[in-house]
Amino acid sequence: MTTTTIVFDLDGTLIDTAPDLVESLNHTIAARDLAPVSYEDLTHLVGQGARVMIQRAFALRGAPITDDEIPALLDRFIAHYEAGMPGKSRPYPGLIEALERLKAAGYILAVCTNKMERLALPLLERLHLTGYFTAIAGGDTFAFRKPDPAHILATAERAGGNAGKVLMIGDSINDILAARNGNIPSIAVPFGYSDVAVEELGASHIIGHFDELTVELVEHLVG
Ligand SMILES: O=C(O)COP(=O)(O)O
Ligand SMILES: [Mg+2]
Repeated sequence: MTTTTIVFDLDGTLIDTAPDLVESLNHTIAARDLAPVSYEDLTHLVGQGARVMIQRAFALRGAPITDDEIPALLDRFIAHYEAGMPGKSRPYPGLIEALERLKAAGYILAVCTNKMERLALPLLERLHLTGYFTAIAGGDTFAFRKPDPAHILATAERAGGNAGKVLMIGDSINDILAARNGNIPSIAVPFGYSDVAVEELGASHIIGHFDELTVELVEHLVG
């Protein structure tokens, strides 16, 4: 029997990173005297990596920004975010127990995030999560990223898994749309940073807590 690969999104799914993202983003846009954004705003800004998050924050404030101004702001964000890591970011309740349970059951575990690889890797490392995952792919690891299903499938392949037996778990439209576009079963979590109600994402299943992520559920969804 082929081993199932369970692919997790990072921000808002594995780890509650919002407080640090908001802080580093506000540090970044303060360089241009933009008013700070709130946690509520973040759900509309996050999802496509730091570069897009900065661009969206400028758009939110109605402030113009040209492409050649972005690298310096991105560097400012990265430096601040990296220096503070892991900051206030913590795994969601029940995550470690769920990862232990799924690993013990023999599943391959992987991370597919639109966060830059150079930020995703040390964050997982500093929270002692790296060892659970056979592959960790960022938004800049391949030439494509979520909602392109190729991002999920290439991550599963890199983990040694079979593209035909994958389960995606995420918090936002990028994750669930990527799964749907690739005919991949998915689980949505409501505790992350979706700008629409989690019921509207069209996931195969919704869990409210990682305690619900059981071997039985995985088998039921992937078969
Ligand atoms: O950092 C982002 O913009 C998105 O990250 P995620 O794909 O792990 O949710
Ligand atoms: Mg997410």
